[in-house]
Amino acid sequence: MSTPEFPDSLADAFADVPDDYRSGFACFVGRPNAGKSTLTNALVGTKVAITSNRPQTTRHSVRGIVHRPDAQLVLVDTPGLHKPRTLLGQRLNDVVRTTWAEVDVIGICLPANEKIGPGDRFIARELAGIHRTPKIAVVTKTDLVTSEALVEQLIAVDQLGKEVGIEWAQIVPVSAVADRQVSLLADLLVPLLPEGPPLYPEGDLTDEPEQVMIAELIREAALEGVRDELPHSIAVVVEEMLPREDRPADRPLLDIHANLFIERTSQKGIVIGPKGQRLREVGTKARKQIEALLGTPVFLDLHVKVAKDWQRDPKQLRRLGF
Ligand SMILES: Nc1nc2c(ncn2[C@@H]2O[C@H](COP(=O)(O)OP(=O)(O)OP(=O)(O)O)[C@@H](O)[C@H]2O)c(=O)[nH]1
Repeated sequence: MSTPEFPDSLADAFADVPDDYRSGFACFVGRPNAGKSTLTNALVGTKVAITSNRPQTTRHSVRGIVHRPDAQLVLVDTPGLHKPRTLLGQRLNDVVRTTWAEVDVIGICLPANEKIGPGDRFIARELAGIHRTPKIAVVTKTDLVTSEALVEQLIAVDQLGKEVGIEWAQIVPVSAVADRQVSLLADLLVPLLPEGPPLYPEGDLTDEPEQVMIAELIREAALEGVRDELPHSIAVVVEEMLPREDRPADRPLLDIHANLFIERTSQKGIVIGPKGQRLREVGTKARKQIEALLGTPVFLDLHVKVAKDWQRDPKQLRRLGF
């Protein structure tokens, strides 16, 4: 019988940890499109959260893990908090609040290129109610504004804190896209974490189950083709992942069967495209990303199904993993 490997490798991984090592959880909040996912990716250095220029594309609490010699920072990427109009909207908001109560530090993302608005105030007020957790204001997308405009925004952020009763632990301007001050942000987050050993083995970038990440990659690719027609009507479920039988050991192939759900039959044509061309492109794009994620060749079998009005139906939501 073989002994389990996990405890050994874990002990190895933790052997060199200094006494003042810190570890803990941080999450970024902010209105849809504020740049939370992009920032998470930039900090972790690998694509784990899903970004798109449509609001509300982050459904799952994807964690990215930043490994440093002095600390381990686990990032929880939450969906945007917004006015719930559907059952899905309500569940998303619940996920956000639960996350806030559990983390060691919260970063509120405020885009440099947009005036602070009612959406930001709403989130800041909600945040002010979470007393014990330190809060950092992150001014995102600084590459899009002049330095004068940035200074004005920093002042506005300071005032926002005073207005809602939050004392910002820091106000940090960053650009995830231009890689400006991203590592400084990590440097400022780390001292706010409690002292303690690493929470995850070195090398782990996320503990999100593979199937969920794969489903998100497919959904992202699918959204890209049909951005304006179907912003929020797509859900993806990976039904099965199996290594193809009868393959030589040096040429493995992983079969992935996934269903792409839409809300109405009329949306089918949009997703599939003329002669199935769009769906093929979605499949190719998603397959490449999945192969990069898993490091193995993949055969992606993608089917489009109608789950009528899934956003409003509790049973369907459960089936689709919400
Ligand atoms: N120029 C520039 N664009 C950025 C930056 N960060 C994010 N963006 C863009 O802003 C858009 C939204 O970014 P996301 O990271 O998906 O935003 P989010 O806050 O996670 O959005 P939701 O998932 O909707 O809550 C995308 O088109 C990004 O490419 C940045 O530093 N500079």
